[in-house]
Parts: sequence; structure tokens; C-alpha cells
Amino acid sequence: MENLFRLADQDQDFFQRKWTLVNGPVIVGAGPSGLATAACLKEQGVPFVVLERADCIASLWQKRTYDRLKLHLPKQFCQLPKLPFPEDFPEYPTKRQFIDYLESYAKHFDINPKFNECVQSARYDETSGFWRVKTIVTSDSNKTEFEYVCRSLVVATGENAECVLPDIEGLSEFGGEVIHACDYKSGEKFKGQKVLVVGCGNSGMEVSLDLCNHNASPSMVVRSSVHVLPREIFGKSTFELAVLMMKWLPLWLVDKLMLILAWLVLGNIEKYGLKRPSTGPLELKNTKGKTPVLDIGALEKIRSGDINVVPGIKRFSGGQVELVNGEKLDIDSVVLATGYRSNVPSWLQEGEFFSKNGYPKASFPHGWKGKAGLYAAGFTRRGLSGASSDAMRIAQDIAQVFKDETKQLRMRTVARHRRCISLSQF
Ligand SMILES: Cc1cc2nc3c(=O)[nH]c(=O)nc-3n(C[C@H](O)[C@H](O)[C@H](O)COP(=O)(O)OP(=O)(O)OC[C@H]3O[C@@H](n4cnc5c(N)ncnc54)[C@H](O)[C@@H]3O)c2cc1C
Ligand SMILES: NC(=O)C1=CN([C@@H]2O[C@H](COP(=O)(O)OP(=O)(O)OC[C@H]3O[C@@H](n4cnc5c(N)ncnc54)[C@H](OP(=O)(O)O)[C@@H]3O)[C@@H](O)[C@H]2O)C=CC1
Ligand SMILES: O=C(O)C(=O)Cc1c[nH]c2ccccc12
Repeated sequence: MENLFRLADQDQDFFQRKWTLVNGPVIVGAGPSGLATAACLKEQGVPFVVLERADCIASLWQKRTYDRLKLHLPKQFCQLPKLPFPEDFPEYPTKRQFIDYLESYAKHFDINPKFNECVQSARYDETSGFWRVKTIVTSDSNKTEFEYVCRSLVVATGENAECVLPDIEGLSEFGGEVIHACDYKSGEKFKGQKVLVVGCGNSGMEVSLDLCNHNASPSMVVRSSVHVLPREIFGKSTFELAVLMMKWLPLWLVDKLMLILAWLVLGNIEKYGLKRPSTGPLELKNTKGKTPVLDIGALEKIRSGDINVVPGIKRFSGGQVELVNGEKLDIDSVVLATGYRSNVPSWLQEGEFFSKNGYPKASFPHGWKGKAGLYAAGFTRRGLSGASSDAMRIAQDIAQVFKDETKQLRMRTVARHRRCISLSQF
């Protein structure tokens, strides 16, 4: 073991080796969850390696979100452990402020991820008791394969790792521009266009609102149902109210109260084609991961008719979409606000802790720790506050194991040293 560590510390180029033994965990993903875990490990004095497929930290926020995005939960629910947001941050920080905070967070804790390094596979080797993590490193001119060997593995690739692209008849031959919401930056280039926005989650609603603000005409597809809640109720954050109520009341009752309050503030929204699901908003978030829409202005545009709510899609055909009610609309472009999925099943060779949908089988607060040094950060369906809580638990646990192992190693080394000294006396 000591020899292996000594080997791993030697100069890579000298040995032309394609693998590294990592002292401490490998963290996959340098988003908020990976960074928070790394920061908590730093505080505990545990070394680690962070692998990130993109060329920057928080790539979801830097590369796959639109310009006018703001956090939609109040700031106290979105800051990461050990370093609060700057005091002058507004209640709902902008995307730029959040990215700046994450950059300074990484700098503060001296977290230096290995960028452009995409994890292709990870498996636990029972015989050696090590995880083997294979990556492909992409540089300007070539691709190189690497392998990391480690005792523990933190999966922090996120709930939004890949875009969901629906397979709808005729879409590939539609003719106009078709993008996923993750590539939508601003409504600027859609000015004057008729745009079909597929999906009515927070992305669909906010893209539709942004399109209106840029003088485009969005039609938003609502194929099933959606919970729309006001972002604030009588000046107080709806999310904060729900969290407060959850301290005293059961979930079902909080859900009922939220719906009564939403009705008082928003009125009946079903008449605009926004049917509510039969399950309450918090229960739906917990069980299915479906986030309620926190309205920041789209509803007003729906009421005024600037956003046209339409039912599900039957098929696309040259410049047109046919809806399930038989109606046909002329459209210029399509924005697929159809959501995201985890990519864990595509690279983690393990079937006990993670389920086929790429989330841990155990639900919050039990889904952070698997067997044989496997951990998951950021799969709680509780946004950034869930990520923070995972990170703290994981770092605590890894630090405990790491310190015990290091102590044993030190004791063995001292014992060996003593044996050498006593032998040398003969
Ligand atoms: C538009 C949008 C707005 C949101 N707003 C909020 C909000 O206001 N409040 C809130 O609490 N939550 C919000 N969320 C939820 C969001 O999940 C969290 O904000 C947060 O980004 C989760 O962090 P994460 O690190 O778990 O995942 P991510 O931020 O997705 O980071 C995961 C990282 O892993 C990397 N990665 C993935 N696969 C691999 C691989 N195979 N190898 C190497 N690296 C890999 C990715 O490139 C990425 O950088 C929002 C989500 C979206 C999409
Ligand atoms: N300001 C903020 O903080 C923002 C936060 N977010 C967060 O990002 C995460 C992802 O949100 P979002 O991108 O909206 O994804 P969601 O998964 O929340 O919503 C996807 C939407 O697409 C619909 N859909 C999927 N496939 C089809 C199809 N074939 N035809 C018609 N409709 C379809 C779904 O309908 P159905 O329900 O019927 O399946 C649903 O309405 C959420 O957690 C959200 O809160 C997003 C934007 C802004
Ligand atoms: O914005 C998101 O994607 C989140 O996951 C934040 C969030 C966590 N729990 C919620 C409950 C209601 C609304 C938003 C969230």
C-alpha cells in the first residue's frame, strides 16, 4: 500500500503512465454538489481529485442556462456550506452572481478540478477493494484515456446531466430552428417569430416569458398538468413558508395549505389550460422530482393572451404543428423545454445503490451513502440545499474512514520502522 502511494506521487511524464492512485476520494462533477463536497473535505484535511467533463466549474450554470436566469429560491436556501453569499447579494441572486460566488468558492477552498475529463466508466474491484474510474481527456488535438484508482467515489454529476429530447413525429423534418432550453440564451434572435415552447415546467414558463419580453409570440405546450405557485405569498417567499410549515405540519396538510394560498393569490388557473396534478406540489416534488413552477411573471402573460397555452402535440409537418385537439399552428421555431435526466447509468457499473433512472434508490435523507465507499451528492430532488446537506454528510463520513485508515497506516509504518531498528542492532 505505501509503495503504491509512493509510486503515485512520482512524476507522471517520467513513467508515461495512464493511471493514478488517488489518496482520498474521486469526485465526479464540478457543479455545486461536487464543489461543496470538495470544500467540506478540504476542511477535514482529506485530499481528493475532482473530475469535470466541461472546461469550467458549474457548467450547467455557465453554459446551459439562459441569460436572464435568477435563482428562484431565496438566497439562504442556495448558498453552499462553509462560505455564505456576500451580504450585498439580493434575495434572488442572478445567474452571474451565483457563478461568481461559485468561482470564489472554488478559489477560497483551493479546489482545482481536472477539466475536460469525462468519466466513461467506474466499477468497484472486489479483489483489491478499489474503485477504478476510467476517463477520456479531451484536448485541442487529441483524446487520451486515463484511469483513477481510489478507495471512495463521490457521484456529483447532477439531476440535470443530459437534456431530454422527445421523439415526436415529424420533428426532425420540421424545417425551422429546434433547440433544447439548455441552448436558449435570450429571446433576442426570435424577435417577431412564432415559437412553440414544448413543456411547462420552470424552463418552459420562463422561456415563454422571455420570448414575450423580446416581442416574439410563444405558444406553450401543456400536455398534462402543472402546479403553479406564486414565488411570494403576501410578501413572503412561498418556499420559505412551506419550509416553516413543514416543521410543524405533515406534508399533505402543507400541500393543502399551499394550494389554498395559491388559489387566493392566483385565482383559478385551470381556465387558462393549466390543470393542476391530483398530487400536491411538495409531494409531487418528493416522489416524482417534478418541481412546481414558481411564477415570476409568465402567468400574467398567459392571462393577457401573450403566451398561448396549447394542449399536447400530435405531429410536426413543414412549418406547422398539429395538436392533439386537431388544431394546426404555423410556427417558425421550437424550444424543447422538456427537462433533464441523470447520466449515472451510462457510466457507473453498479446496480445496488443507484436505480435505473440514475437516482439513488433510497430517498432523502438516506440516498447519500452506498456500499464500498460509494457516495451520491445532489440527487435529493431538493435543489441546492439538498446538495449542501449531502456534501456535509459525505465529507464527515469519508473523513472518519480516511483518518482511521491513515492512523492504522502510520501505526504499521512505525512498527515496521521499530522492527528495522531492532534488527539492525544484531
Ligand atoms: C435552469 C435551472 C435553474 C435551477 N435553479 C435552481 C435554483 O434556483 N435553486 C436550486 O436550489 N436549484 C436550482 N436548480 C437545480 C440544479 O440542479 C442545482 O442548482 C445545481 O446545479 C445542482 O448541482 P449539481 O452539482 O448536483 O449538478 P450540476 O450543476 O449539473 O453539476 C454536475 C457537473 O457534473 C459534470 N458531469 C456530468 N457528467 C459527467 C461525467 N461523466 N464526467 C465528468 N463530469 C460530469 C457536469 O458537466 C456538471 O458540471 C436549477 C436547475 C436548472 C436546470
Ligand atoms: N429560475 C429557476 O431557478 C429555474 C429552475 N429550473 C429548474 O430546472 C429543473 C428542470 O426544469 P425544466 O427544464 O422545466 O424541466 P421539468 O422536468 O420540470 O419540465 C419538463 C416539462 O416538459 C414536458 N414534456 C416532456 N416531454 C414532453 C413532450 N413530449 N411533449 C410535451 N411536453 C413534454 C413535461 O410535461 P409532463 O409533466 O407532462 O411530463 C414538463 O412540463 C427543475 O428543477 C426546475 O425547477 C428551471 C428553470 C428556471
Ligand atoms: O429549482 C429547482 O430545481 C429546485 O429543485 C429547487 C427546489 C427544491 N425544492 C423545491 C420545491 C419547490 C420549488 C422548488 C424547489
